[in-house]
Amino acid sequence: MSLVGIRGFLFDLDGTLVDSVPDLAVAIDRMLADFRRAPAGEEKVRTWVGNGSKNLVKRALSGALDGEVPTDLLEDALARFFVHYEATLCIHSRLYEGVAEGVAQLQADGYAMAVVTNKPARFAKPLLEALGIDGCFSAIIGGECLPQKKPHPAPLLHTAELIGCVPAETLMVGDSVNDIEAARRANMPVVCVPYGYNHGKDIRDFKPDVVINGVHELPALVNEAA
Ligand SMILES: O=C(O)COP(=O)(O)O
Ligand SMILES: [Mg+2]
Repeated sequence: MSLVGIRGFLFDLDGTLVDSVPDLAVAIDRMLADFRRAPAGEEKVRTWVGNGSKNLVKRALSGALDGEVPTDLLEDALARFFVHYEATLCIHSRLYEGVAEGVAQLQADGYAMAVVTNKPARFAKPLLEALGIDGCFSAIIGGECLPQKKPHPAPLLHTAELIGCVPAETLMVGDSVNDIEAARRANMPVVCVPYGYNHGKDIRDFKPDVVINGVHELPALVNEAA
């Protein structure tokens, strides 16, 4: 899809703006310890992030990307994960290189910007605040804010409307196949970073419109296209 006429940006959070896995992995391992399970470790957690907290906890308990877990256990474990993640939220988490400059430049250039993440908003907002970039976004929409999560297009369509843009002038910026699928279904162009969390797979294989090295490349990308 075309990058001509872009007026607004929707950013994914985990794996695109913030390397949050080190803190997520500590919280997951503490939750597993509560249930006398062996720790999962950062490497596995990195391949499980992306479809919201409930799926992350389900994957950690089952040890598999598509594993199933009894509902009662899942609900108890999710509650424990939330307690632990609140405590570890921003100890090791960092903005990726180029994010601070990139979003500041886009803001200075007058673009509308919002975050659309599958992470619960109660974690997304304080995390972006702690990392000093929350003020760049006029909305931060979390995984529980709408009945559907990415890869469903609804959160993208809802958020684009919030920032006053129609789909064709809204650019989704993400790191995973969920972001690409959601953008395609919403009729939005999509740009991906290659360094994030895509369940261990190369994002180039999922054919986003463009792959950039970092968020700092976005201002030139859209200004050249305009
Ligand atoms: O919490 C998650 O599942 C990851 O969220 P994301 O949509 O920001 O990658
Ligand atoms: Mg992501």
